[in-house]
Amino acid sequence: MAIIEVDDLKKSYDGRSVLDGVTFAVEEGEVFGILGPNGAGKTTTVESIEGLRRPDSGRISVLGLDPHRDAAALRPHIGVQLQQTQLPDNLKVWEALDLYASFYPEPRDWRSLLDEWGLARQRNTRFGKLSGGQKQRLFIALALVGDPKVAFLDELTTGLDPQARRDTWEHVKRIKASGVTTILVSHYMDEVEELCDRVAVIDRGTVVALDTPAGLVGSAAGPQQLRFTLPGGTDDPIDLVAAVPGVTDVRRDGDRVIVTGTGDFATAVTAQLARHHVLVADLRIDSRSLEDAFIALTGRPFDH
Ligand SMILES: Nc1ncnc2c1ncn2[C@@H]1O[C@H](COP(=O)(O)OP(=O)(O)OP(=O)(O)O)[C@@H](O)[C@H]1O
Repeated sequence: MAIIEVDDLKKSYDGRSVLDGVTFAVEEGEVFGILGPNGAGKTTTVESIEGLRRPDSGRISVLGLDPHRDAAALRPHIGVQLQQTQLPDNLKVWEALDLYASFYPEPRDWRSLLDEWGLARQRNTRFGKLSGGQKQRLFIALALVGDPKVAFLDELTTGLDPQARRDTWEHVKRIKASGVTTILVSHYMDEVEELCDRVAVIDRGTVVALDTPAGLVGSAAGPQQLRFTLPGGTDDPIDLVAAVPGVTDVRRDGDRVIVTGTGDFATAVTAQLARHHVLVADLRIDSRSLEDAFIALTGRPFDH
């Protein structure tokens, strides 16, 4: 069931169009990614859904409510991740959670959120003394303290080191497990690939693709190659491999075999070889990424 419906949003600033007919629907319980380069219109889109900006035209429904007309009715059901500058440095972690809990009619017990988000030991630490990763986890905990049905996370891991990013991702997976529908705005391909069920790719104010991360990569990235080495004495597997669905070409170059195909052919090829007890070595798959998909969709690199 769609919990958010966005239909034909348009918005211009000073006569310059930044949203030009954005349309998508978010299903209950999914982590829905909004991916796009800087300035693509991501924040304008989500802040319109949150009721913070008013589009020039188009229709938005969140839990069956209009974010502007029904703002008061909607507010208890949505949680929005704050931006870095929005908490005073001297506020303690527990005070921030207690304060935000007081804004909601039926908040969660913030003490359990401290444990869940790995902040129990920072309970009495002032905001200004937290590490980047701890601040980010606090922002997410604050977005969840009202026990929302929908959470909005915007540029979740900007500025974090690789380990803190991975830690934050692991925590975000728990939000999904708890059933909260999550909108995740990002310009990091790896982040949406790791966390999102589906992704809307926004470029220059329009949705240029909407699919699962694997679907986006598979449909836009073209054929892939699988390569392996045949140990001496192995029977020639070319006919065996060529018969696998999705395989479009098999070439042999000495003891190297190069298989080209589309869709999930690589898994099927390895299964076929295993079934026929053909042992291969040095198996490699050219990995395509969302980055390749973006180039295929728009004709230009992601950060331009
Ligand atoms: N209040 C505003 N007044 C004028 N122009 C704006 C305003 N807000 C956004 N813009 C412009 O609209 C375009 C889209 O901005 P938006 O913040 O929605 O993009 P974004 O995809 O979230 O980008 P980023 O990843 O850089 O935050 C940008 O060119 C931006 O400069």
